[in-house]
Amino acid sequence: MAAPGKLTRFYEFGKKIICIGRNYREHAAELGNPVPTEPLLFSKPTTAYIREGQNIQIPRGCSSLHHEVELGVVIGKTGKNIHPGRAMNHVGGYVLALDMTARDLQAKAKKKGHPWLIAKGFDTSCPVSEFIPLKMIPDPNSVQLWLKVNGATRQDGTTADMIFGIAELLSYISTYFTLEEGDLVLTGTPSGVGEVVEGDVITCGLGNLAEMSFSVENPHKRDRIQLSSVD
Ligand SMILES: CC(=O)CC(=O)C(=O)O
Ligand SMILES: [Mg+2]
Repeated sequence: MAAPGKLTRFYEFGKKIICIGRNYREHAAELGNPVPTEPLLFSKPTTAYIREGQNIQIPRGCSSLHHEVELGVVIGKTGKNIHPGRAMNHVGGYVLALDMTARDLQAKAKKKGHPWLIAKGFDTSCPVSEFIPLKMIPDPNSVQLWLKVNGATRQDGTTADMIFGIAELLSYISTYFTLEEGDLVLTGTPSGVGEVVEGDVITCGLGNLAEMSFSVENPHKRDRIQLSSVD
């Protein structure tokens, strides 16, 4: 059990981002992917972070940008080879996060057996909320995740449906990567992922504990206009 002081401590985050894929059965099924037998890991560069007030930018060459709402776990204590029974002691708090995904670029990469780095890690691909202290989420394995696009509900799930729980995930990750204070672990998305286009507004939340909104913009529209005027 964490010391009372620690429950209210605010952690700086903004270091490496480790993400979990296909951690919800219904989401794996909706994209026709197999259910993993061990956690599927990928990563985003720190340049992927944005906060409210900044826009999500559709990356160059992407014509199918998807939203994925996720619970983010902020690491509060550095650890390597963390035992699952002690893993929750390494949690400093939480954030609400979006794992924005260039789905068409991801599909192309998967077909070629290439990494997902561009599809998952482009600039602005990791919008995050303010830090949420531990005491606000006493049971992170049972919290509602919801997402609306222009006011219409797209995702409505619960972390209770995660295949691998938080302790198991942190333990698994830390056998390969030292988890450092300030790192962020995105724990996967429930079903209902879908496309957004320029001008859309994504609003998402963790029950009624946290809420955030981001607009989608296309910084490459000008490129397309210039290219077509050359044709
Ligand atoms: C298929 C995916 O893009 C995996 C992923 O990010 C997830 O949350 O699941
Ligand atoms: Mg995801």
